[in-house]
Amino acid sequence: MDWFLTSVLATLIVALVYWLSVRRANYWRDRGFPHIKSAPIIGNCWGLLRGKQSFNDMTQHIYNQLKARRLQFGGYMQFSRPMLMVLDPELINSILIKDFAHFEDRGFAVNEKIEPLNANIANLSGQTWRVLRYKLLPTFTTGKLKSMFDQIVYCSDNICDYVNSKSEPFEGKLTMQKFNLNVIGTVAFGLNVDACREDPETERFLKLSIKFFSPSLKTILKILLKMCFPKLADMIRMKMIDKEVTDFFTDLVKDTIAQRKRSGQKRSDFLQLMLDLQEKDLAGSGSGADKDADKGELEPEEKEMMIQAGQLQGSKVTIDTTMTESRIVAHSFLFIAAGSETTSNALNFALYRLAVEKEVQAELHNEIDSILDGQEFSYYTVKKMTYLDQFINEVLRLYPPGGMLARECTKPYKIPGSELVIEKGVMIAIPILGLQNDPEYFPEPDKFNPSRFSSPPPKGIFLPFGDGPRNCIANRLALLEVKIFLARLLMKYTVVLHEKTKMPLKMLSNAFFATVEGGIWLQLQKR
Ligand code: HEM
Repeated sequence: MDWFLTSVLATLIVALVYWLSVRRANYWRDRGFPHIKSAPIIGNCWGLLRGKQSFNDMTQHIYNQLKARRLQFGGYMQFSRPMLMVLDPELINSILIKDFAHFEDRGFAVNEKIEPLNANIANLSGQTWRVLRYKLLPTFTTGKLKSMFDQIVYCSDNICDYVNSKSEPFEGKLTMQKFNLNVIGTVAFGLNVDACREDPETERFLKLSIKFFSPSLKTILKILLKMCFPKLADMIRMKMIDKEVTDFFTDLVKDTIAQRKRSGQKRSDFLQLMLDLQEKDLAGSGSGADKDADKGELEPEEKEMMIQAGQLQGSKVTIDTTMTESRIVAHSFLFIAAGSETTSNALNFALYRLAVEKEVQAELHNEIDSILDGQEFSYYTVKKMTYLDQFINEVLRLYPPGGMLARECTKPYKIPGSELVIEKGVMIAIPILGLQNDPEYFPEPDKFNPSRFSSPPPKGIFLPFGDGPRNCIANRLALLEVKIFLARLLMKYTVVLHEKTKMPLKMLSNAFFATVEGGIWLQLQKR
């Protein structure tokens, strides 16, 4: 083929790709949806690609544009993937809860053959996810949480003593990552971890457990590529998790399983639950949330969990959902990685707010002192600390670890009260950060005011843990962990900000989760 023919062909291919992307960019206009104009190929991701906007900035920017037009929902493009941002709390509720059957998936296709470690509960879809979620719910019943209480207290005291024993200031995020690794390692896997130990093996464990979510534009682009062009990602056999992390966690979990099997030791933790499921699956007897739930009076949150479990039951299972060893490794990795980033982020910002909101800290000291006056520190006394609950909610309102919830439309959905139909495959974006900072729902949103949570907010506007059957499976454990840590800390100490913290706080633009440039530096003072 001569050069002339080659150039004509190349020009035609480029023109065809461009024409297809222009057509794609008009996706929302062609279907009559309100939308934000987007560019061919890159959609509305230009700021993100240039490293000028973080993922949260991008969604906030879209929220502000749609809100200014008083829209209940509006379309935009994440590269060539149509996204529908929903702003109306009632429609949000329908999508997350009432009409969940149309929006079960998170739109993050995983290929178990290419990357087994990524085939975890957060990324799985359809029936595989439903069966698994139902099987794993028993990990978080009240009985299980109570059995974890003393271990979380131990880890909290341990980290406070560690920080106090050093005379230098400490960086909040890393310290809270260490704390979280101790908690999850202990309560979920029965590992004897002490992430504060300064030996190379422990430092490697900590480094690898936080590596997946460490700030990098490369990680964000990989996530977007996987969401927007899943087939291309599979074709190039793109892996989300790097080899060192994969090998480390695979060996760690497999060794722990082998040790348990050798010793015949049974524990009441997440790993044991999965091993029991594996045993039942292999024996062909299955399992379910109802059979394994603790008996006795259910707490309100637990009741909701069981209702959700009911929603997950039903259809005949036609696929292989056996709890294989490789799946146990995948779910274990997720618990360590996802739990670490989210909880440590929440705690880091909680410490920061304690340090800058002196009156709030004093009120918390008072509440904790008066409840514990002559009383034992227990699951029940912690439950009575209602101002502490409000404080945590206010932290999660301003700094939700995830700024947006994602759902994929799995069955066409006619939007109630309109003629518009959301097509299968469209991604739904629920803007947690936008809603939680909206003055219509939270007057003076920049003001730190825990009392605004003295009564529960209406549904659909406060969503730090998501909502509905696909919400954060560990939300009760996470809240318990955060609450115990803060209560144990405040019983003995006052938190103060160190001058090393660069004020005003500036967020990194290349991080998936809100990450402060230079970190938050703090000190503890004995009360
Ligand atoms: C303050 C701490 C935490 C926050 C704010 C948080 C937040 C979230 C959010 C927003 C989601 C998505 C929910 C949705 O799409 O509706 C999620 C899902 C999830 N979280 Fe958390 N999380 C926290 C701690 C944890 C911990 C400690 C673990 C594990 C030990 C965990 C495990 C998971 C899992 C497995 C999912 C996926 C559930 C599914 O798809 O069925 N999270 N979390």
